[in-house]
Amino acid sequence: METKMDHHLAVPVGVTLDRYIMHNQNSFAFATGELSQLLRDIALAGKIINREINRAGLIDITGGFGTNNVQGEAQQKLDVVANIRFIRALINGGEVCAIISEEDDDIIYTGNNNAKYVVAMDPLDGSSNIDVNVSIGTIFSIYRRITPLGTQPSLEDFMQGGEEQVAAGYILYGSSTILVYTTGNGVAGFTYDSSLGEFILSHQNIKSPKDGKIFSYNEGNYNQYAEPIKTYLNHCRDRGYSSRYIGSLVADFHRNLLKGGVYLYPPTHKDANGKLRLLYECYPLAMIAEQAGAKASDGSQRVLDIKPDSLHQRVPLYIGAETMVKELLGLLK
Ligand SMILES: O=P(O)(O)OC[C@H]1O[C@](O)(COP(=O)(O)O)[C@@H](O)[C@@H]1O
Ligand SMILES: [Mg+2]
Ligand SMILES: [Mg+2]
Repeated sequence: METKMDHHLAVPVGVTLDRYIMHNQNSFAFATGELSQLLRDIALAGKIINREINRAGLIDITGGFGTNNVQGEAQQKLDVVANIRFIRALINGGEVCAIISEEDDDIIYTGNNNAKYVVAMDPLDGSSNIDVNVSIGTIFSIYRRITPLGTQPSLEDFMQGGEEQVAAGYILYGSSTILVYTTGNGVAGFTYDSSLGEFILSHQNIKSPKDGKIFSYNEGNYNQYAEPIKTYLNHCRDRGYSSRYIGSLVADFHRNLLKGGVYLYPPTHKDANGKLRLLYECYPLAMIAEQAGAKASDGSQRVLDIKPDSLHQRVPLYIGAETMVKELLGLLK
């Protein structure tokens, strides 16, 4: 009997994202196409942002915007441009009734009150790398709303918890641009071919190696870490593992997902709960990690089990190859 995964794997590499979405929509008996359309809208916004990033230095969208976001971080011009582009694409697409973004304090109501979905997003991840040509990304998380269709969506639509995500993904703007996502049936990656203007299936059914030899963290914070974290990092060093840290979560996560590695952002003196945001950084990457056979924890529980309590809450993040995360958690116990 053909399983949903078999159905996925029936799509040959080289197929466009559009065709892949259509093919997989058919594996959902009650699919009505809205989620498919929403994924297309996100891909479109990704193409636009990719273009802006590639020519940022030519069209004066480098440097600071002169404002701070709700996290108290200085917003880069590209943070703001990416935010506007994504919001516009989601509003025009018509499938989303509300959005939360790293760059906006409160819920953004799209006016599409008959739309079924809400989106949490980090329009540009890796802001410290924006103007220096280092890989950056976009992260997104999608929920089916729980408030009635036709009404104003509300906070509860975003407080459903990581297990309720219907889809999650990221776009990595690196040496090539790749969109990676899951709808709960495995993880696939699509490389952008700008000459065709298409995302093309390049990574089918991504599986993380069970173990790895790469560890990623900000060395500058080492002295602030709890002893068990230091012990784990010393183990990695003693074993001669490779220390790799780009400083863009999406880029560090993607490398470790494909090659086998662990990314850590533990609590620090400055950020007692770590730096990364639960709703639009940790939940979506945790869903992808688990779908690819890797693990994601805040040190005491699965990231996907964490009960959300605010839009921009931060949590510690330990994510990557199963064996490495398990060893780390063993030390933290
Ligand atoms: O500079 P630090 O403290 O190492 O933090 C880097 C981390 O912060 C982030 O830049 C936070 O994300 P944003 O850039 O979207 O704010 C991650 O991408 C990255 O892993
Ligand atoms: Mg980020
Ligand atoms: Mg960001």
